Amino acid sequence: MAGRKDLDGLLERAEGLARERLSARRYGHTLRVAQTAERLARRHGLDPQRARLAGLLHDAAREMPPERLLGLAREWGIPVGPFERENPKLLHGPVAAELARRRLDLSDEEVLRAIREHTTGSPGMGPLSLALYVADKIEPARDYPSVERLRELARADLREAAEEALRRAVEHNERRGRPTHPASLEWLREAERSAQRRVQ
Ligand SMILES: Nc1ncnc2c1ncn2[C@@H]1O[C@H](COP(=O)(O)OP(=O)(O)O)[C@@H](O)[C@H]1O
Repeated sequence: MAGRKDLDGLLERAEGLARERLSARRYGHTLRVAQTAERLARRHGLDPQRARLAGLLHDAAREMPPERLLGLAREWGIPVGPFERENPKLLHGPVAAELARRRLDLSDEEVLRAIREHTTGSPGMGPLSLALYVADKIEPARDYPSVERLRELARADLREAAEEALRRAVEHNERRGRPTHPASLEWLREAERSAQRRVQ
């Protein structure tokens, strides 16, 4: 893992990478997610700087056109399933992680994993991944009916907040007749199984 001094340098370079690749609007979102992830990390005993780093990088590939995402995924050996072929936008997390590994020499696997899985989530997510997933849903400019409830949950329990956000995302897709990524559905089943074990 990077030392503290390396981490300061990485944070600066990560911010630069996001700034050069994103519109002002999405760069603003990126800074708010980074700050929210940092705050959640502090609250829940995680490393705030690594959470900030994941936040700064999570959307670095969000404005690449679909063909570019597919092309880079192929070139970099990122798995592309039928769902990603149909919805290349969902590759922006995995491509951003690989971009950070290659352009910034980032080798912190937990940070890379958080970036990779921030859009769909995934079963077996660790605390840093949960913090980024939640931060992306509750950053201060997010405004939808259940966001206050998620903010409250996030203060108490990151996993609960992430699972609630996941249920909301799945319902949202269902209402619009859109399919949900298989990784999200697998995570939902995992969450339901552990909730059942808790009541038994
Ligand atoms: N779990 C999921 N399954 C299927 N599609 C999803 C999922 N999560 C997000 N999407 C879709 O992927 C696109 C990118 O999502 P995201 O990066 O979270 O949104 P934003 O545009 O706010 O940055 C959106 O069009 C969204 O509807």
